[in-house]
Amino acid sequence: MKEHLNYTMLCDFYELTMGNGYFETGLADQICYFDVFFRNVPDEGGFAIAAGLEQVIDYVENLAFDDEDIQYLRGKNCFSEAFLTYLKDFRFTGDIWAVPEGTPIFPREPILTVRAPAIQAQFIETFLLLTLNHQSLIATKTNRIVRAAQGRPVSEFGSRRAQGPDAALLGARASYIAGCSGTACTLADELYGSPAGGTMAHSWVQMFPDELTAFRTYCQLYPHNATLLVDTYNVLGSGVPNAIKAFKEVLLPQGITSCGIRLDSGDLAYLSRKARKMLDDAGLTGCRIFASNALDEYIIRDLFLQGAQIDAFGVGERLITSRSEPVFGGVYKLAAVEDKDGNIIPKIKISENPAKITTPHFKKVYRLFDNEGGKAFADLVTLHDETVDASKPLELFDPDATWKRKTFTNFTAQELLVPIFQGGRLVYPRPSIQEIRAYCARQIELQWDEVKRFENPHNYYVDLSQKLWDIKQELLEEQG
Ligand SMILES: Nc1ncnc2c1ncn2[C@@H]1O[C@H](COP(=O)(O)OP(=O)(O)OP(=O)(O)O)[C@@H](O)[C@H]1O
Ligand SMILES: O=P(O)(O)OC[C@H]1O[C@H](OP(=O)(O)OP(=O)(O)O)[C@H](O)[C@@H]1O
Ligand SMILES: O=C(O)c1cccnc1
Repeated sequence: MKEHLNYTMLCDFYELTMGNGYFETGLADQICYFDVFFRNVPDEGGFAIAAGLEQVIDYVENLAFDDEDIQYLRGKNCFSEAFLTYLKDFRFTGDIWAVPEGTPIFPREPILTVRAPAIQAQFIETFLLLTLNHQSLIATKTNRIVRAAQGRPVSEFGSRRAQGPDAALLGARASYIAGCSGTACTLADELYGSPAGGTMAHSWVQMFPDELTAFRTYCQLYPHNATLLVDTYNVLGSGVPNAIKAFKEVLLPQGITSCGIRLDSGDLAYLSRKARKMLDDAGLTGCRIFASNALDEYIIRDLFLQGAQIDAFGVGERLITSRSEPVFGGVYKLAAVEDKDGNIIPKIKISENPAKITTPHFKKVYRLFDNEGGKAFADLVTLHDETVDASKPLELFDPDATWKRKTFTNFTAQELLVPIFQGGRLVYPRPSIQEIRAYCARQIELQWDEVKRFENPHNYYVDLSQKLWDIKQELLEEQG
């Protein structure tokens, strides 16, 4: 494995000052429950996609301070020697539950829960959030682009515009989970198995005395994988005619009919229609047309409305940076602590802004599917020891407008949070990236089209059980 896996020191400094404080005040071993959740779907979409758990697992498994780290921390002159000694043997010994990667997720429901001694549970905040936030952001954006492409392959082309190596590599990983067919990023394939591939740059065409020689040479070298970039000089005047010549001269005599051209500038709808006609007239019906150039879900959707004849897309900067909304606002909030006898004491965070009030306690999340048609219709957040009995009618209510109630029958309830670590031990059989990708596609199929539309999507219900709602109200009244 080439990756650098020990990110222990990639924490906000306050995790350490709080840790030292808990250590010095006897709170170190108090068991805490923290939830990761988010408040708004990027781009005002109907759902997000969870990604990044694999890197959370690697992080937790590799948590350890080395001598240099301890030496550095000593130099800050704010940590006790006893705490620094404690850090030498620091390991994660707690429990983690999380939704599997690729799961559609909704605001205000836990997507990961940590139960661990206070110092540990607090310490892992920064890395968990940065990882889940980044990959969920890119997965969510990618899936919009992939849906706009209506089944045509979308390749991730963004490494060169990514905000650093991790953004390129893990962005490529997240984009593959969310439906990209592959990536231009070679290391993302080597590390994570997102298939790498690509076409050619304008420089290849410029390097040769003329365009036809450049195309011919490429076809001779890669007869089974020749996608020629046709916009270096003049798409319809020279690019497409020269591509046709090269295909006919080099590929057809070998019986190869599958090939491609890439359009990377100009009016992609117009050019693709014209190019399609020229290719078909030349008998090259198996030649696919790729398009790239600052694409996103809106341009792709628009291209089809204009009758574009495009078979595949390369999408870079707007995907890898999630340009339209570059922040995924996942947060990490204390939901409960345990007393000496193991009783769970729920904790709430109050805010003037109702959206920022947390849901207390150790919780579970159930996704409810309609048995007729199989689509998901709501998520129900319950206390950790509640079970949803799908054989009985279930009354759901809007937690913000409790008079809005509806009773459901003939449904299936699926628990979303699955055990990842128990007592510090990994208990989750890590799925392969192909399994995660296939799971993601299946789960998105189970969402209603109304939740998936780009503009004004249906507001999917994330409800609280009556018991959980009551506890939240009690705490609100106590603290308010
Ligand atoms: N038919 C179309 N409808 C809507 N948007 C389009 C269409 N064709 C291309 N676009 C988009 O319009 C933008 C064009 O940008 P820009 O003007 O920089 O490109 P260009 O004209 O191809 O020039 P360059 O050669 O500098 O790339 C891109 O985002 C591209 O994806
Ligand atoms: O536009 P994106 O969605 O990021 O797709 C990737 C872009 O990267 C390459 O451009 P290059 O770096 O050669 O620069 P260019 O903008 O001049 O084409 C390629 O030709 C695409 O245009
Ligand atoms: O393979 C390609 O065509 C490619 C790769 C990265 C960026 N732009 C294009």
